[in-house]
Amino acid sequence: MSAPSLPPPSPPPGSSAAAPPSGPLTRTVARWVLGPAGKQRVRVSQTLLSLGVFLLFALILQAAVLLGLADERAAGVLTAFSLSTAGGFLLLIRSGLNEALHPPEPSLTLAQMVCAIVEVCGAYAVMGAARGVVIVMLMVVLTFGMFVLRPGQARAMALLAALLLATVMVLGNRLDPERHPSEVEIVHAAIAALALGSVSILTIRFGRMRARLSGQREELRQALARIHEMATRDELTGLPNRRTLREMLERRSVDAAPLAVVLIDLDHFKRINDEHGHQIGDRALCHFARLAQEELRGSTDIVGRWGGEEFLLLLPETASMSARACVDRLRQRLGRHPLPGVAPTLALSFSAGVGDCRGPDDIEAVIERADQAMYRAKEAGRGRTELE
Ligand SMILES: Nc1nc2c(ncn2[C@@H]2O[C@H](COP(=O)(O)OP(=O)(O)OP(=O)(O)O)[C@@H](O)[C@H]2O)c(=O)[nH]1
Repeated sequence: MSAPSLPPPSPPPGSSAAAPPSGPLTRTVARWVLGPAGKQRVRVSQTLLSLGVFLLFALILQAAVLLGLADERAAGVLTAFSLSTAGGFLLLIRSGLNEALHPPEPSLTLAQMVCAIVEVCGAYAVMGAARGVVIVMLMVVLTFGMFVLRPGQARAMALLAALLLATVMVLGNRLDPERHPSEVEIVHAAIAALALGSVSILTIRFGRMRARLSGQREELRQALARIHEMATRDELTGLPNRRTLREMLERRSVDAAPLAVVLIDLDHFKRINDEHGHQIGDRALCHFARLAQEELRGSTDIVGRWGGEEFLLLLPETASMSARACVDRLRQRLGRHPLPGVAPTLALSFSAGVGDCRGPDDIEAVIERADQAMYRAKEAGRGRTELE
């Protein structure tokens, strides 16, 4: 039998991916629009936000057309590309295809940013005299990456934006120098370099901070798991400790009737310690713990260390007589497997008392009855099992 699994520690505070929205109606709407709570919901809401931004950007582009600043056809093509890519990403993520296709980055942030950078640089080409303000949009796009990108990826996105914008500026200047005079492009390039540089430095710093925080969260998770292990298991044998056994007994006493509670005490253990030393005594305890785990039914039965050289067995749906048969099988197994590596061979034996738990109100009493039965087994010569 393997050691029973203990309840896992709760996650550290603030580790949930997204806080649930308050109010039943808000929760229903959020579930319908954003999907079930978790990482995927955060991705959907981010993509929805970016769709909203590009929808407004499309409106501004159309306003520029109406004001005679932008070419109608080019602005139309750009708007169609911008909204179809943003909508496409939203569909991909909301439908869960982003996870089903197992891409290296399920939030698809890099892909979304590349599309957005292409769109914004395209807008710079078509926005005529108002194109300078488009540089602000590039900063918005890079800001989206703050929450997800690693420093190297943030650097790459800033570089891509700078190169693409520079290409559009040079091409505009070469192909249409009247609308794209060199002086204006140089000023725009300087402002773009300043803006993109500052945002990318902030994004990189933010990325490092996120990496540090996630490292600390992992350390905290591991520390909590260690604390949980120390609080619930016996350090020497790895079995559930007395506190955990009591909790398990309380839980199982509700619906596992008949529930047998067996108290086991290794015989003459002081003599083992005195004759062979404490180290061998410790090994004997671990040896017994392993044999007991192997003997019992893995899915339901529980063995734990009650303290010192005492062990407690919880045998759900087991009447006293069957419990005695189970304990006798364990005794035979112990007889067949003396503690190895000790000369002369060290044979272990134990005395056991079986109690029959009659429900949640009987917990203290059944332990007491099993204890008394175990003492009767000691008095009757040890190496035997007594029923309550
Ligand atoms: N090595 C080791 N010894 C332990 C541990 N816990 C308790 N003991 C020893 O177990 C011995 C129990 O001795 P007693 O209570 O006198 O009982 P006993 O010698 O087993 O005799 P009976 O129970 O009457 O058969 C003591 O010497 C304890 O020091 C432990 O974790 N490791």
